[in-house]
Amino acid sequence: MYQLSTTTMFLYIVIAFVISIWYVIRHWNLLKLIVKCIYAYIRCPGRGLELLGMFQDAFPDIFRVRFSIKTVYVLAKPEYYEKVLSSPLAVDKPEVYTLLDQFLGPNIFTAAENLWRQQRRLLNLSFSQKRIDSHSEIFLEEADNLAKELVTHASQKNLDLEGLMRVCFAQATARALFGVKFKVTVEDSRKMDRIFIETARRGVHLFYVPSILMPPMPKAFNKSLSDAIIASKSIIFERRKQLVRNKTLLQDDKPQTERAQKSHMLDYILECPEFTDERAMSEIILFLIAGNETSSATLMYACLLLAMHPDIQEKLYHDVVSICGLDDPITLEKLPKIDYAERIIKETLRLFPSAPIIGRYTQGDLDIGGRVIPKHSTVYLHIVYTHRDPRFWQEPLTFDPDRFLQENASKIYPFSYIPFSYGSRNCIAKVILTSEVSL
Ligand code: HEM
Repeated sequence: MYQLSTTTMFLYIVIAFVISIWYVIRHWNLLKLIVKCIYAYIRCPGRGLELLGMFQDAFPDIFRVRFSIKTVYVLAKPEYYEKVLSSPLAVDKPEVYTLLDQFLGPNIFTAAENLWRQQRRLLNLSFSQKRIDSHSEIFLEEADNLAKELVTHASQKNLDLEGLMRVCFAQATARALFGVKFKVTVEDSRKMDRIFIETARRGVHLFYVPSILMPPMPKAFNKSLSDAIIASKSIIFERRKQLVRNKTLLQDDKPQTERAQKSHMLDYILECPEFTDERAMSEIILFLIAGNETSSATLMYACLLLAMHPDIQEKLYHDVVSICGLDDPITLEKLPKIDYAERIIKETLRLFPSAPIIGRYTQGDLDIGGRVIPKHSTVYLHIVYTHRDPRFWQEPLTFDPDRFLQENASKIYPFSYIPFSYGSRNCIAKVILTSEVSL
C-alpha cells in the first residue's frame, strides 16, 4: 500500500496551512463580516435588512452573492438605479415576488413583462390625474371619518392607531378604485397583511431552501386568503349590479350620473374581455394589499416621528389651524396650502420607505455603467440604504422635512430618493399618494 513518508506528510500540512492563511488574509474583511452577521443573526433573528446594511457598508455601491445556482446583485448607487429601472431588459420581477402568483394568480405587481404591459396600460387609465381628482371627495370623507374615530378613542390608554388607519385606507381604496362602499374591520385589514407577510417570508426562505422542501402555508394564511377571495367576489358582484343599474338609468333617458361612466379602476377591468373573473379577483386582492400596508405604515411612521419631534408637530398644527381654521374640515382647495404636511410625508418616506428594497430579474446583459450584470440575474435595489446614505444626505438620520423645500430641490442627488421606484414599473398610485396620506 502507498504510504506517505513523514516528510511528505509534513510538507502537505505546511502547504495546506499556508494556503489557508493566505485565504484568510486575502478575505479577512469578508470573513469578519460574515462572522459578525452570523453572530448578529443568532442574537436576534429576523433582522434581514440590518444584516444587508452591514454588507452594504462594506461594499456601498454593489455586491454579488451566489446562492447555489442563483446569482443576486445588491445595488445602492443612485446611478445604477437609474440604469436598471429605465432598462427594458429589467422589467420582470424575481422569484420572491412571483410566489404571490401561486396564491393570487397573475396580477400587475408580479406579472411577467408581456402580460404586465397589457395590464398596466389598461389600469393606468384609472390613475390619471383627472380620474384621481374625481375621487378626492372620497379621500376627504374617509380622512374625516378617521379623525372622528380618533376623537372618540382619544381617552383610551391603548389605542390601536394602526388598525384604525388600515381600515381607513382599505375603505378609501375600495370606494375609489372599485366603486364599492363596504365596511372593513381591523381584522379584515390584518388578513390582507398576513397574506403579504407570509408570502414574503416564504420568498426569503427560497434563497436557501428548495421550494419542494418548504412546509405547507400556515392555516391562518389559508383562512385569510379564502376570506380575501370571498370579499373580492362580493366586490365584483356588487359593482356589476351597480353598473347594470346605471345602464338602465341611462336607457331610461335619465340624466347621466357620474357613476354611470367608467369611473373606477374595477370598471375598466370588468369591461375588458381579457380579464376573467379570476384575474379581476387577484387584482382586487393585490390592490387591497398594496394600498393598505404601504400607506398605513407611512402614516404610522409619520405619527411616530411627529411624536418624537414636538416642535415639528407644533408647526404643523399651527399651519393647519391658520389655513383651515380650528373646526372647519380640510377641503381640497386648502390642501395644497398645507405644503408642510406634504414635506413631512416625503421625509417620512425617506427614512422609512414602505418598499425598502425592490427587485428585478434581467432578461439580457445589463450594462449599468462600467459593469455588466449578466442575463438571468436577480437584482435588488437597496432603496432604504441610499435614502440614509451620508454620501447623499447630510445628517441622514435627522428628521428634517425642510430638505424637501422647493429651494432645496437642487441639493437632492439624482435618484437618491425613489420611495415609489422609478421608470415604467414604478408605483401606479404615485399620483395620489402624498396628498392622500397628508389628508
Ligand atoms: C406610501 C404608499 C406607497 C408606497 C411608498 C409605494 C411604493 C411602491 C413601490 C416602490 C413600488 C415598486 C415595487 C417594485 O418594483 O417592487 C410600487 C408598486 C406598486 N404599487 Fe405602490 N406604493 C404605495 C402605495 C400604493 C397604493 C395606495 C396602491 C394602490 C392602491 C399601490 C399600488 C401599487 C401597484 C399596483 C404596484 C405595482 C406596479 C407595477 O408593477 O406596474 N401602491 N409601489
